[in-house]
Amino acid sequence: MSLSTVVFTGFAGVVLYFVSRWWNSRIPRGLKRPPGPPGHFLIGNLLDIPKSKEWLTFDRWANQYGDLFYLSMPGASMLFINSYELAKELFDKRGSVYSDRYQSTVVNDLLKFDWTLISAQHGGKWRRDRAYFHQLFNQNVAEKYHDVQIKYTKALLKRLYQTPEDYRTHLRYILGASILEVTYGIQATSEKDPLLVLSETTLERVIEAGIPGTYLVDIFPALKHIPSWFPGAKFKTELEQLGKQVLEMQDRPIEIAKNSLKKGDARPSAVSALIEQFENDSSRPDDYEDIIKHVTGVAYLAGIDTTNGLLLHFFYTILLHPGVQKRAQEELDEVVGPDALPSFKDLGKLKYTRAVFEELLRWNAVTPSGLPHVLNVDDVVNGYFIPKGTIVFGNTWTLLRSKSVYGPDADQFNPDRFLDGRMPYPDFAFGYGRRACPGQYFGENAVFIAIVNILHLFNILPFESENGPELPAENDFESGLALSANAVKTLEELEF
Ligand code: HEM
Repeated sequence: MSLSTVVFTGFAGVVLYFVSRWWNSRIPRGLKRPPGPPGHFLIGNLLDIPKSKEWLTFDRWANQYGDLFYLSMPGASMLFINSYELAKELFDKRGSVYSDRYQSTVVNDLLKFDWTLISAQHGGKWRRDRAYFHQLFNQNVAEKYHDVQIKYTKALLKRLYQTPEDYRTHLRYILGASILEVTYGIQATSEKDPLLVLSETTLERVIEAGIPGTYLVDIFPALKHIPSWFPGAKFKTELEQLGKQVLEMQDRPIEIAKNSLKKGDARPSAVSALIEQFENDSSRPDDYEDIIKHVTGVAYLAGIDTTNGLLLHFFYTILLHPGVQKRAQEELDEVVGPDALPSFKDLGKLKYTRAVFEELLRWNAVTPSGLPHVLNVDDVVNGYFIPKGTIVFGNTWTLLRSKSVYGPDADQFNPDRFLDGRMPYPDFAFGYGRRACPGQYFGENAVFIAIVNILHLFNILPFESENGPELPAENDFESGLALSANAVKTLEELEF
């Protein structure tokens, strides 16, 4: 770190000290701050959050502090909600004030990620983009995408059969390719497709850059004014380059889709549907081209890693529960029979396999700490003062393992709990209140149809080393697994 950065950081620390004293003095009389782990001088809880598996630490704090706990650090204060009822109360009933997003200096400002529905503040642009997004991906239109989802599920089965050891590559390819096709009408023919590579490499870096603490400028926003040539300001060049990649993610697929439309060889897609709708609408908004770009761009951005993550969790979970795998396969044999592949029309009859899917969402949520919301007014919760600007987390891991809701064995993976239809659907896996995932139905269909087909065709087994079967460590997606094609229905016998 250069001398100027050290001086600046020291100065910012003193400012923050006085800001935090001011903040504490503004807690109204009779109210208090929510409980939470004691912080350190100046930096608060900044160093208390582990860099990996942080949700396990959040779960421990939830057990220690109860329905709410609070963390503070320079530039941010965070509230975690650990009670099912309170999460419904705050995110649903008080949704008008609990639905903003944190405006990170790195992600929103320097990387120019502010165009996305995910990072937009609760308000005009967000509301409008979300309405268009909903029009494209709501529950009733999700059926429109069944053919594409079946096509890529079959591609997945073929690839798993040929090279099961590459299952991670295959999953990402088919989920990415199906999003590209329904969104832009683009057909990605291999996992090396430049648009798939672009999304994978860009998102990975954006997520890393967005973790508080990766870049000092997130904690001390004034650092963004340092010019790139200034000693110690290498972060500016790094972020500028990444920002270009983010823009490319927004622009490149839509250009390809528009060119195809011009040439007349475009496949039906979200882009073509929106273009047609706006062209026939004389009162269309002036910035309709931006709406098309942003609404479709966010599907490309938010739809791949989430569905991919859930399928990876499926492999890991089912590997640890061979009895569940066997029971689901028996149901599939009975409902679908040995000579066919499961289709969307079978899904309603697969009661046990559906329960496996719901239990998977609950037990191993893809975003165990959710995606934080921001409170946009001062509020009082259970007698505690929560200031405007607090970053609010639904503590998803803890909430979905709540014993008072899901029973005393909530820590266990047990699909039976969903069989009689009385347990609440684990919808917190898709987020909270007004910001809850608008791609849920598309995502559920993509993952569930893949799961039932994989279970019907393959046995998922632990990797065999010379020491015998090796089970992976928790959510360790790097370790191997083996897939053996189910003897009765080999892929060659099935029509593709
Ligand atoms: C199984 C797969 C998926 C899971 C588990 C999932 C989960 C989530 C979660 C936890 C959030 C944050 C909600 C909140 O802030 O409270 C979210 C937001 C979002 N998801 Fe998904 N998602 C999935 C699939 C998809 C797909 C396939 C798409 C697009 C086609 C999508 C589009 C979005 C968008 C646009 C948002 C931002 C909503 C907003 O901020 O208003 N998701 N998702």
